[in-house]
Amino acid sequence: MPAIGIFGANGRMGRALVSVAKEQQLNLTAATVRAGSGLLGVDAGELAGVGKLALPLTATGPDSITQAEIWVDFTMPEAMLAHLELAVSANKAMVIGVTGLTDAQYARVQQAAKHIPIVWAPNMSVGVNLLLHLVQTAAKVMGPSADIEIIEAHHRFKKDAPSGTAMAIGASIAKALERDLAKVAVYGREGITGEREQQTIGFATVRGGDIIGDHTALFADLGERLEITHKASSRNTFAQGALRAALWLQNKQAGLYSMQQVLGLTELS
Ligand SMILES: NC(=O)C1=CN([C@@H]2O[C@H](COP(=O)(O)OP(=O)(O)OC[C@H]3O[C@@H](n4cnc5c(N)ncnc54)[C@H](OP(=O)(O)O)[C@@H]3O)[C@@H](O)[C@H]2O)C=CC1
Ligand SMILES: O=C(O)C1=N[C@H](C(=O)O)C[C@H](O)C1
Repeated sequence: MPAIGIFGANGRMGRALVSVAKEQQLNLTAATVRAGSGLLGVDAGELAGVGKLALPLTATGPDSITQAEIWVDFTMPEAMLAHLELAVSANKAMVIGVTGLTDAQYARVQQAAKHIPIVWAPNMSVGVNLLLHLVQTAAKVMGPSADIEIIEAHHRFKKDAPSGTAMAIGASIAKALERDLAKVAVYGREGITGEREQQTIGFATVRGGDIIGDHTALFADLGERLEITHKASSRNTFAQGALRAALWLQNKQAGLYSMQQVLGLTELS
């Protein structure tokens, strides 16, 4: 079983990853926090609320990177890019779930994937990855005349908007309809907006409380509407997907892989 490491083990997703890794009896050999953190030396299992794992949190850096073969990263864009540099220098594989990347930051992930195997996906759940296919069918059938809106809701702590998943849903729909998302996306509305332009794809963002992650693709026509919704009820769902990706990456060649590939869903469209 490959040795798995977790960057940002104190984050919401970091703790879910430790918890699921324990539940699945995976070979978790490293869990890191930023250098200088007050949590250094604390047991990763105790921090995650799943009991002692005899795995003290270490500082992210050139020493800790050697402690695992495949690293899972749900931190923030800048931190993730620093982790990526460490992984490339030490020739380690990475599973990346970080969202809110700029085009330039995503290009750096693509560049790193020339040297190491990487899975990057804005959503690691089975349901959302299936939804990315379902919306393409809906778009092909209803899209030419329906108005398309993507609505997402997340917890109050989320830092990026729209969610990475909402952007992926928009990209899937735009691809099915041969529209350029950069040209047709509308992010929120205010004031005298005028009537809706038919070709546009709208995005609406809700932030509140402890909502883990809800996404709806709405196809609204005159007389009927179709809504395709996914609701995550536990972060463990994302963690299970990420750890499945980590196991899948073992012995893979350098390259940028998707969750669709990990889940074997590429044949669906
Ligand atoms: N692909 C998917 O399926 C999913 C993706 N996500 C994405 O994962 C990311 C993390 O989400 P979440 O766990 O809720 O976030 P949290 O804020 O709970 O955790 C973020 C982690 O990143 C660390 N971090 C942040 N900035 C830095 C930095 N500059 N240097 C070092 N470490 C840093 C934090 O450490 P510290 O506490 O020390 O600041 C913390 O461990 C987001 O981009 C989110 O959208 C979330 C869920 C599912
Ligand atoms: O920040 C989160 O929490 C989540 N982020 C991801 C996103 O931006 O799509 C995935 C999930 O919905 C939870």
